[in-house]
Amino acid sequence: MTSTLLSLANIEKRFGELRAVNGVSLDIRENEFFALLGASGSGKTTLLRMLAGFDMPSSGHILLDGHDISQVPPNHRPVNLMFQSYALFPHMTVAQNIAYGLEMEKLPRTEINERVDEMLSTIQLTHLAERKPEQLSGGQRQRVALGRALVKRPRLLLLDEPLGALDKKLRGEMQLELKHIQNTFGITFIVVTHDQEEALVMADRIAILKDGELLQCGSPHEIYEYPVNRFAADFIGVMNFLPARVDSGALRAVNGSRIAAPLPADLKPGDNALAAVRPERLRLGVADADNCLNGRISAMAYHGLDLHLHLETPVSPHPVMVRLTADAAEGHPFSVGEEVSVGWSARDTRVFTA
Ligand SMILES: Nc1ncnc2c1ncn2[C@@H]1O[C@H](COP(=O)(O)OP(=O)(O)OP(=O)(O)O)[C@@H](O)[C@H]1O
Repeated sequence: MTSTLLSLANIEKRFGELRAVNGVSLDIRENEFFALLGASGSGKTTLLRMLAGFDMPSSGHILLDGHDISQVPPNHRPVNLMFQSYALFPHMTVAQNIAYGLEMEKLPRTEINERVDEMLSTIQLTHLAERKPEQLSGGQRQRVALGRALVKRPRLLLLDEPLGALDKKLRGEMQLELKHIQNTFGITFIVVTHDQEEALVMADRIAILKDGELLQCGSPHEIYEYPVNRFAADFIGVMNFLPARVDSGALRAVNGSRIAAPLPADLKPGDNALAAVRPERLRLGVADADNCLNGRISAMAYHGLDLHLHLETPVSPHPVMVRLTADAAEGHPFSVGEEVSVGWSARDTRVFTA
């Protein structure tokens, strides 16, 4: 069991009337890759700035190894912040950029050289050590910024949208690389991102922020499989929502068909609800009476080998998304306009208040 490195206890940050961060409590573990995820304005950067020490909380406490660091200035925290813009020194080489922080600490030259060489090798830039930042690609610059932050061996590295400046393909590669580097160094990473896919790929745990409040915190699997409410379900991945009404022990869709699902205790017969099912949980041609819908294909597209179908159905005002693997779609020559039946299990159904 890994121990807690950082505890946020009821952190609040007010800017005048606005509560940019509102009563956030979180424990972040040693060696964890932690993502703060939320839409623009949800308070992610404000929270990160307080962890770095650039802003002080209006109330609440930040504990590192059990010691309150809420009022400790940035340069006295064992914490490093990597900005989205990287802010590399343009007149310095890659090696000089990486060495800079160690020189500020006035470490012996031999130790600086050793640590810089080791870092260049880890970030695979040894061959470009004498280049200037302007002679590097976006991905290489990003690695220099990471090397410069890691070479100081902080307990905690904070990264603000670290892959924000990269194109989609490079982002995908760098997500895995960042995770690999974090693993190699065993340093706790806290990454701010508004990209849910990125958070799901990289993080050990994710905290979803909404309007300054912590909505849910959990592993990517927990967050994807058991979203706490409709907002979280909609924010992460794609979710089909079917309007329904609570009947004794089950739900009825708007056309009267039965939806079997584990019901939250606070829903009573007669209440309006939403049944939610992920597109990859829908299966073709299930003729069970419960958890079944018929629809007309309004659009279809291949994503790699997966086939995505949009179905117009009587049970939802929005198209129902179905994601079929190549195996599941094999032998079905689908076409737009065709009628299909899909079903799903009660176990894969989440129910939220409407
Ligand atoms: N210095 C400030 N003064 C006043 N309001 C601020 C200040 N900094 C942030 N805010 C406000 O606090 C809220 C949260 O901002 P924050 O930058 O933390 O959001 P974010 O989730 O990081 O968004 P983004 O993804 O767009 O960077 C926003 O409404 C923002 O306008």
